[in-house]
Amino acid sequence: MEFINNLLDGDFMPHGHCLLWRTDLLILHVGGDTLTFIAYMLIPVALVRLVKARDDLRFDWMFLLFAGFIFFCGATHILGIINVWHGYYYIHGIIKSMTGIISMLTAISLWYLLPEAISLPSKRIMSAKIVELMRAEQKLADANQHLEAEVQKRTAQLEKMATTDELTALLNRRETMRLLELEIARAERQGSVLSIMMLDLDDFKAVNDNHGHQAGDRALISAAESFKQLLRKTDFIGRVGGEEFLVILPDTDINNACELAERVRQALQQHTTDNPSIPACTTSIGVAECSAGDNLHSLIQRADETLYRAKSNGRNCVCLATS
Ligand SMILES: Nc1nc2c(ncn2[C@@H]2O[C@H](COP(=O)(O)OP(=O)(O)OP(=O)(O)O)[C@@H](O)[C@H]2O)c(=O)[nH]1
Repeated sequence: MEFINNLLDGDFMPHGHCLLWRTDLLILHVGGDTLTFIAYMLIPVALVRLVKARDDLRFDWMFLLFAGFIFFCGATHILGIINVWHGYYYIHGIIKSMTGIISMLTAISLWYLLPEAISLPSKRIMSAKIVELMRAEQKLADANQHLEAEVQKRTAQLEKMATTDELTALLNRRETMRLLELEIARAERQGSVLSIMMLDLDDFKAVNDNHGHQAGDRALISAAESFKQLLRKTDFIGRVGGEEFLVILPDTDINNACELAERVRQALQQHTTDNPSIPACTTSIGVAECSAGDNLHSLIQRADETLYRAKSNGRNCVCLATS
């Protein structure tokens, strides 16, 4: 109780009482303290706002401690003004003591944090790191782009490999059959004509036996080129067996297909005669036209049977399938 009475007793001789005798001194002291007080109250508010706004701030507790320290400093200044007229020395003393404690805490904490704060990277180092990171990022993006282009190239290569015959670069068997199935469906849907030619090189075993397997390969490549030259862009040709080829002729009836087959047969014979580096080769051809109700299997079978007939007729000739 006595402590409370002492606390609220403002009747001590005010320490700045003498200032009341000199207005200029009073203005200087009270004015200076007032400005300091206002500034000391605004600084903690700014610091608290900063800590609240930036959750990534390092040592945020230090900012708050500093805000408390400034606040108490401000409080001692306002008591300094009051005590010019009154003498609240107990309150002033308590506030000064608290300011002292929080000042010591702040000073100790500051020294404690100093090595860590000094070791924080400077703005210059951070800028250099950012530039380094951006370069690394750019390199990564370039590498990624290169990789994507490589993957696309490889995918295209694989797609080609999956559909192409390695030796002759014609369509392979699977792709040829897939396309034939599509063309049969298209012809049926559109009511258009479609013919196929089944070609088989004659006595090819003898070609290999007499000239060697590599010469046989050259003959196959050369035959493929010779066939291709006579076809339209809309026709398809694939190697469907060792020395067997299938030509798909959309929008072509059996008579036109037969004429073409005859030209193909003669062209191959001529081609191998004109090129002594290639073993002489002839081909037998079976031609069949797709009719209503045909499917891949039935059409191929008819062309195969016709080819067999051409072989039986002495080879190097064209036979037409009867539907
Ligand atoms: N060089 C080479 N020969 C192949 C290839 N594929 C198949 N052959 C050969 O082609 C020959 C086919 O022989 P056969 O099936 O007896 O037919 P053929 O000798 O042509 O007789 P016919 O078809 O009755 O006229 C075999 O000797 C196979 O080794 C190839 O990719 N390269």
